[in-house]
Amino acid sequence: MAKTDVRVDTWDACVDFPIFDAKTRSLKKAVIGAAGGVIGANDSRTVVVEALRDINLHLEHGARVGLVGHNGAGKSTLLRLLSGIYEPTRGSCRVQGRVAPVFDLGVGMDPEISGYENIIIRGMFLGMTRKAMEAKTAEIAEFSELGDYLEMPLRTYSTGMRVRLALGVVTSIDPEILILDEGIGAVDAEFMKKARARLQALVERSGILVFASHSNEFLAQLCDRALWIDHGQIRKDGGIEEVVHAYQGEEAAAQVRKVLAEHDDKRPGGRA
Ligand SMILES: Nc1ncnc2c1ncn2[C@@H]1O[C@H](COP(=O)(O)OP(=O)(O)OP(=O)(O)O)[C@@H](O)[C@H]1O
Repeated sequence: MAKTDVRVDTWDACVDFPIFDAKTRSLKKAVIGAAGGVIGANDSRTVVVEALRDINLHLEHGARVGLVGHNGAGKSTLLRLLSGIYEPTRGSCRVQGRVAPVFDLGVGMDPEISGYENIIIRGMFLGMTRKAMEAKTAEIAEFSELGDYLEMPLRTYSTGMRVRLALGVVTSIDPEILILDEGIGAVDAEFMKKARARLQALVERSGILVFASHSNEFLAQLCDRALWIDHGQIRKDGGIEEVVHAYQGEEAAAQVRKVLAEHDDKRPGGRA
């Protein structure tokens, strides 16, 4: 697909979750808590969680968008909507381009087959062809430093070894639209240092990135724009520093500025 054709659009998109085993009688009308989406009831008196409400989002090739917001704000639901896992209950959502959803590093891995075979399968799960993955196998093997273990079934790996393999695969793909949930940040620090450079390169060759995280440092490294999601709605859309400032205040914004400045220094033509 041509770069200009890769895009994501939503028009007044809403996602409701009906909860059939909850009682409406004990609910106050449209409850808003500190965490979670708005809880209400629909016309047939079924309890519904309004996870997303009236989302209007228009992203083009080159967009690097971070999602911030409280627990249960709707960030993961938005990522799932953009990945085609959820349909909007009302409104619409159109995604043009090959989507690579990375919610859980381990998803799509089979414990009974070897590391090598898992590289191919997981890559195909993320939209790559078998041939493209075969061409990347040697490089992924080198990055993961798993040596002969790659011939062994995945069930013989420790958790950290699985993460190495999964990160190797995820960072080797060429997605048009990359949807990242924050789980990816939770790996051992030493290995993550090495993985971050690959993650940054992955983001740079992706057409569009949407990344949900509670780590401002990580967000500032990968994104230049942010959306503050609050009880299912977009409360603010703007530069990452501006949005983090509105959401968490000056101290958090200062941390973002610091990361952005360090990042600038490392770019070709940067100050360092
Ligand atoms: N499968 C589901 N069934 C019912 N309610 C759901 C489901 N998934 C999410 N929700 C509700 O939708 C709302 C948004 O949840 P979501 O997981 O999108 O939040 P989040 O911003 O990703 O939160 P966190 O930062 O805690 O991961 C919450 O109120 C949650 O309870």
